[in-house]
Amino acid sequence: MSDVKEQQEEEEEKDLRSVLVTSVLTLEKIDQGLYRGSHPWVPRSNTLFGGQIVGQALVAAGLTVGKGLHAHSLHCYFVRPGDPRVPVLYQVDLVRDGRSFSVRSVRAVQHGLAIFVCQASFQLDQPSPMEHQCCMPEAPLPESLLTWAELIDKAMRDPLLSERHRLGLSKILAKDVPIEIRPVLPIDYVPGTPLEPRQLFWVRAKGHIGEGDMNMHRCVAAYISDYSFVRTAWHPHVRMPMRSMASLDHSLWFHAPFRADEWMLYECESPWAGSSRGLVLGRLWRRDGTLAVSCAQEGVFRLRQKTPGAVPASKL
Ligand SMILES: CCC(=O)SCCNC(=O)CCNC(=O)[C@H](O)C(C)(C)COP(=O)(O)OP(=O)(O)OC[C@H]1O[C@@H](n2cnc3c(N)ncnc32)[C@H](O)[C@@H]1OP(=O)(O)O
Repeated sequence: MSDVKEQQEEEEEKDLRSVLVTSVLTLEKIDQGLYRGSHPWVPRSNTLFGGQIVGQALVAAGLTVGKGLHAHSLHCYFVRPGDPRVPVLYQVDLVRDGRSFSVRSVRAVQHGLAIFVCQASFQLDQPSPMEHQCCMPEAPLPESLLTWAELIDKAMRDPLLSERHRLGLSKILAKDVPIEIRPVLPIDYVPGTPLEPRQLFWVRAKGHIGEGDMNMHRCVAAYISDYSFVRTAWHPHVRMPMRSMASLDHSLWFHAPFRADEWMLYECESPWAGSSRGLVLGRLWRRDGTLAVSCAQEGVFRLRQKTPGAVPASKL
């Protein structure tokens, strides 16, 4: 094969590779247990996306464990908003290496201050006949559903949509998020329409990740799992004037191998909100019905002004 053709093929392959792997979750090694991460995509809030910090922290922790160990859980706190103008440093503390488990503590730092702390645990593969799992909810196949972008495009063609909402939707469409979403339940594309505190959507990384490293699929899932997750708790309360919402913590448990570049069903439910906080629980399902990841997150929701007591979701 000619050099030009080989180079062309390499370039095409690079284009098809998920940007999550080629840039977002590629860290620069500064020193032993010290890594630097950059941010190719920044949300409209102009603070760093929580999922990116979780994913990068898990990459950093994973770079310090032995071969054959896979992340099985992590527990994180977001303690300061991330600054998109400077990179994030990840300092990994090798807490313990046992025969089966290795535990790491990661501190993400900007301007000399912690913006995020996390504990992650890794385990050697240890199959066991003690197995059970709950059932995947029924959902139409992703191929039969419209993408988030197509749904928004359809909503924008509604002549009754106000200009303000149309502008909001065009901003959502312009976001170049490195993940693909196909909602199963109705989405809140008309702002101000209260919904059940539930979301169900198919999700996968844009581009190819490949068989390769199982830990990388987990880091990508960590990134994906924070996308739109905390909003689930806000769904019934969208008529309240919100000043800010941010995720406070994030926990993940990895149960079974999966590919984050293949469709997974994300089931999100908020069982509770109160005291300016909302709890969201989630499950990422492989399309064959295997429970791949369990997720939990609490967010802080600050209202613009004092409002009468929250309306229970059941009354909306
Ligand atoms: C899609 C979801 C995501 O990915 S969100 C991204 C990931 N999460 C984050 O970036 C959150 C990072 N963490 C934080 O910012 C802090 O820990 C938060 C959650 C804000 C809690 O901080 P807190 O202890 O209140 O800190 P602080 O005193 O510095 O205040 C921060 C801003 O909140 C305000 N605040 C504080 N208390 C109240 C209150 N009782 N009522 C109303 N507002 C309050 C402060 O005034 C301050 O506001 P401002 O930033 O100055 O505008």
